[in-house]
Amino acid sequence: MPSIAVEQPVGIIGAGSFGTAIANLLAYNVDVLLYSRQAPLVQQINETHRHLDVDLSPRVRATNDLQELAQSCTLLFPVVPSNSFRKMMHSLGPHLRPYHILIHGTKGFDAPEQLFQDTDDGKPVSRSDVSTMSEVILQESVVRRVGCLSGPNLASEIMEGQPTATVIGSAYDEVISIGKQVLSSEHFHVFGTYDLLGAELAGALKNIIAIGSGVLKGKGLGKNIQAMLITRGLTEMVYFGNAMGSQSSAFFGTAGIGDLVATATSKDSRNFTFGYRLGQGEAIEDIEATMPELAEGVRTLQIARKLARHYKLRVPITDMLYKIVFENFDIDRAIHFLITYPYDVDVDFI
Ligand SMILES: NC(=O)C1=CN([C@@H]2O[C@H](COP(=O)(O)OP(=O)(O)OC[C@H]3O[C@@H](n4cnc5c(N)ncnc54)[C@H](OP(=O)(O)O)[C@@H]3O)[C@@H](O)[C@H]2O)C=CC1
Ligand SMILES: O=C(CO)COP(=O)(O)O
Repeated sequence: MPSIAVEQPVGIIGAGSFGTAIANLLAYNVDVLLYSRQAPLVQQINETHRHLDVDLSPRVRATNDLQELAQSCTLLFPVVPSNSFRKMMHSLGPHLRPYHILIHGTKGFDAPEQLFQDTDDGKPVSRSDVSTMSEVILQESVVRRVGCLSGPNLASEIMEGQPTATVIGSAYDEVISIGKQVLSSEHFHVFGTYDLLGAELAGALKNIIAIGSGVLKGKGLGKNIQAMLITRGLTEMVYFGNAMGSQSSAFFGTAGIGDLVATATSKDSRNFTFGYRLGQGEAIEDIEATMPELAEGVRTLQIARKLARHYKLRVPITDMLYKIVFENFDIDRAIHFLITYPYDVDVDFI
């Protein structure tokens, strides 16, 4: 067992929906230090022990001081959106030492801003342009013991105290065991896997398919076609994973099919909701302007589309969703394209 004293608090960076849900889960076992960059929010949390309409455990204390966080905690859970992750690591990195352990909960990729401005025909992207969050941690700090948290973990359900499970991906036994030690409870089962990359890819890529599933629901379509989208979407996730170096098995576990089912069928998912509103005919600008929280899958879709070109992958669902979201492609034409797509092998991977 690694040497983390249970009397030491565990840190969380990002007091958003998921960071707050994780804070209450951790508080079953340990004291928690929750970092927010907003000083008034820190004060409010410490005074009221309420945030996002949820009662926080008395074991959760908030701080606005990254140095205090890094000095007080060996184990840290960064839970900020992927578009802020590298910036957050720039601020946190100088405070970190090799003894720190970071397990992130972010489901997305990091890529240079230029990639998001380029048109689809712009500069091609290669794997070295795209980083997972654990790769960002390794690039931006001296920390080596990294991991990720991935699974069907809709924050709203966790905050209601509903049970679920997650998987910690890491190359290090001690990261998996310490993560289990602090997170496991009668509400939360924690699996472990050495396939960190697979768990990260599954967590990010399922958001694309959740958008697609929402589109179908928004169009008023039923379970048959939703099931087929999830099935073929999972196949595309495996193609991406295999091309990028993870095993197929990652996509059939908690981080893969587990999270895919939750996110692609729940109105509590922001990605599903984004797709649902598209399917209902709303313009993307209107959806983005009125959705306070980010749908990670929109950004992941841009990156995945370029990676698919790089790896020459056959991923028609990803292609069609890209065209719907970024090129105003007609949804009915996209569905027709996919149903008549000339490829009939059911399962072509192992
Ligand atoms: N919500 C969910 O159900 C789940 C979410 N996730 C993943 O967790 C990640 C975060 O999602 P979620 O919590 O829902 O998002 P939210 O939008 O609810 O919250 C994001 C939080 O990150 C903070 N933040 C942003 N940039 C920085 C920074 N540079 N330094 C410190 N804090 C920062 C924001 O702070 P500020 O308020 O100051 O902007 C905000 O509190 C996403 O990748 C998501 O996919 C994973 C599983 C479940
Ligand atoms: O990843 C999630 C649940 O596991 C959360 O999904 P959304 O970001 O779509 O809300």
